[in-house]
Amino acid sequence: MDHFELRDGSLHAEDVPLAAIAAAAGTPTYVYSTATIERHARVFREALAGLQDPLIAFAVKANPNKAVLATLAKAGLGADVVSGGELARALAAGVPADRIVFSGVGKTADEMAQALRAGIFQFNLESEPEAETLSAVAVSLGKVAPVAFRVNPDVDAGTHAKISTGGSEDKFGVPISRAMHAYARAAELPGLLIQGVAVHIGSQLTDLSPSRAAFVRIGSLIAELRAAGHAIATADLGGGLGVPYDAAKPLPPSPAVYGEMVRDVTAGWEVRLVFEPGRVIVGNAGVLLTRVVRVKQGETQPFVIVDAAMNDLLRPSLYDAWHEIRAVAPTGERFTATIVGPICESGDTFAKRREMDKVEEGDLVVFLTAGAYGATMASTYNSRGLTPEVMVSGNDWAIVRARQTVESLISADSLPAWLEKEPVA
Ligand SMILES: Cc1ncc(COP(=O)(O)O)c(C=O)c1O
Ligand SMILES: N[C@@H](CCCC[NH3+])C(=O)O
Repeated sequence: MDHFELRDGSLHAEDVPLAAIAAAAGTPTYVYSTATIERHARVFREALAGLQDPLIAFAVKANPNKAVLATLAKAGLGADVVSGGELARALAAGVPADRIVFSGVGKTADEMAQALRAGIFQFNLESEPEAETLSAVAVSLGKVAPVAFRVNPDVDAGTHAKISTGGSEDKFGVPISRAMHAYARAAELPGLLIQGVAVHIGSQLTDLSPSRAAFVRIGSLIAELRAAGHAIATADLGGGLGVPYDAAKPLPPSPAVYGEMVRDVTAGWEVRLVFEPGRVIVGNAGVLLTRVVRVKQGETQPFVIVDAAMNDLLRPSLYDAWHEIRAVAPTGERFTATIVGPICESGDTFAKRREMDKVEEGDLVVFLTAGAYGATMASTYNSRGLTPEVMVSGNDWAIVRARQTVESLISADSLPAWLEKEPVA
């Protein structure tokens, strides 16, 4: 967390005190560091040195904020999108269409048309029926869709079950046993141009051996496909590289080690490689800044109640995920407490019996490593507004998404005519 550091006793984002951001933008709020995002993009690119013109397509789902995407577009990254909404965001942020790949099992005909009109680099098809639909849409628009099949290699990624994607019980991709059949069928479809293969086995990967095993299978498949007459020019190796959340756990492999493995496995493939990193680019580039509403003593432990909740940062309740918790102005005293939000669910718990900086009512606290799958997974549950997002660059900062207030949510509701007519007595 090099760009979120203690200076003169208080945590800063780059050169800006987090306390100043809280005072101006309120809490809870997400805070992103431009320098960290740029550094991660650079480190990932450097890790791939020696590969032939790799396309690094940032997984937009990890953080779709327009300012984040624009920062990455400036750094030369493309985008991996999984919906028409993400495609629109990537284009609006200045990502060139020819650096965009479109993944996802449920692309609709409308989304396909949107992507064909934009002229994206590649559709990663996840089934044969999807190939049929895309071909029909492309023909109706007088276009040819550049495609790869996302292949499900049936490997256990060794990560949390909810974010594993490459096993035969997962909904993703075409089973590798059916791949030759899918390609043969796609080659007959007039609206498709087969250009590659794709694979993505899961997220927060902390061991590279499942990825290596998957890539080895993809290498064999490429040879088989070429032998069957398919021109394979691209191989999309997906994303998934993990980041450190819990300092007590072993460090995940670095991008450099990942790059080394990729160079080794893909030697001789003669393809343009595509990568879809999300978390590793933005995870450590963001924090969730929140304020202690009160501390209450339970039967067995103190509860620290903060003004952020599971609707703002879902990862702990959904995946039992660990986020490091720090006081913005630590006193040096420590205590063990359970940190919770105000939502009426026991699952609204960020950490149980965590040893942490001692905090009191009114203190500011941050959840670290919240730049990926944080704001993007927020909801308005319990009629809480959507948390704003702030971006810092040096000593400058800006609100890059305004708080969505409860008033705006209420005004989006409307009463049906039968309720409008009869006022409540
Ligand atoms: C198709 C695809 N690509 C890329 C990613 C990005 O993953 P990560 O943020 O773990 O790098 C995901 C999420 O797991 C995904 O589903
Ligand atoms: N939302 C997940 C990652 C999902 C990856 C998407 N394929 C997380 O926070 O860890």
